[in-house]
Amino acid sequence: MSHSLPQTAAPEAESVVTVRDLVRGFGNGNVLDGLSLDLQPGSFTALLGRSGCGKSTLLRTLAKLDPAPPGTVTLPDEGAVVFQEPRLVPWMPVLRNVTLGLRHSDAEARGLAALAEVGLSHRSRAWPLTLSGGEAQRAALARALVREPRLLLLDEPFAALDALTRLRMQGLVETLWRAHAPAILLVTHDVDEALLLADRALVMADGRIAADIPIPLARPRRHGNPGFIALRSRLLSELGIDEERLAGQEPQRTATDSRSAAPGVAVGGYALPAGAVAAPSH
Ligand SMILES: Nc1ncnc2c1ncn2[C@@H]1O[C@H](COP(=O)(O)OP(=O)(O)OP(=O)(O)O)[C@@H](O)[C@H]1O
Repeated sequence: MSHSLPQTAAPEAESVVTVRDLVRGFGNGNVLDGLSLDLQPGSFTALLGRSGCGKSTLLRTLAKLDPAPPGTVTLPDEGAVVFQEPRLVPWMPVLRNVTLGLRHSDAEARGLAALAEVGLSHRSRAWPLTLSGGEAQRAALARALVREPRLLLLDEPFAALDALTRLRMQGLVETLWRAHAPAILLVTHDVDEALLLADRALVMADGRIAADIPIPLARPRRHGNPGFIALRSRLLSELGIDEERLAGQEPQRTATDSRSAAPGVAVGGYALPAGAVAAPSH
């Protein structure tokens, strides 16, 4: 590839995840094309990029749901994933869903503790289909947490939630991250979500990490903070979004579907209006 943007470089010995020159394709060109990446223990990283650029493909590989060529990916044994939809087993009560596959003798106590952490103790015996969207995602988070993962992969976990629930869930994930310090990789279409939560933003393009942007903002973070605004401009520009055309336009969609109005990028839970996104240059 002619693209020679900096691939993330960090000392391998300290990394919880190491990816080197990963190539993945589906018969019609490569989706991942020599992608390299390091994630440090306890780090919080957001992964952004246009729709179809390969974010979920990368995540599935890191979740060991898709195979990787030998020697390209090093992962911890203890990993967990939360997807956009909660993927709970409908015929098992919530607690059973959370402890499913746990081999600890005190699995039930661990499951109850995880449910307490996500504020769902009172629903431990409920059937998944009786949960609200936010409750179901909290159960999915508890199921991930109970495994005490060193790596937590979040694939747009808030995308299907309403705006208020999304805000609460963002706060909950930040709290859980502080308490347990897993390395988190959060796939998101939402630039503001990345800036509110992560300490580093990776932008994918051409099958690689095209930009690696530190987010050194103090917490709790605020949208109006000058540092936030500057980083937002930088991220939008890396994503090929025309901020001036964006300014002053009304949001097109609610947070329940931030993907429909634009090719895969949103701000503050809203998809971008048509015309705000430059034509792809690659
Ligand atoms: N199992 C598969 N078989 C064939 N093509 C696939 C498969 N999985 C992914 N792709 C293709 O690979 C490309 C990248 O898909 P992927 O889901 O990783 O993108 P994404 O960046 O996560 O997209 P989005 O932001 O819309 O979720 C797409 O063109 C998709 O159609």
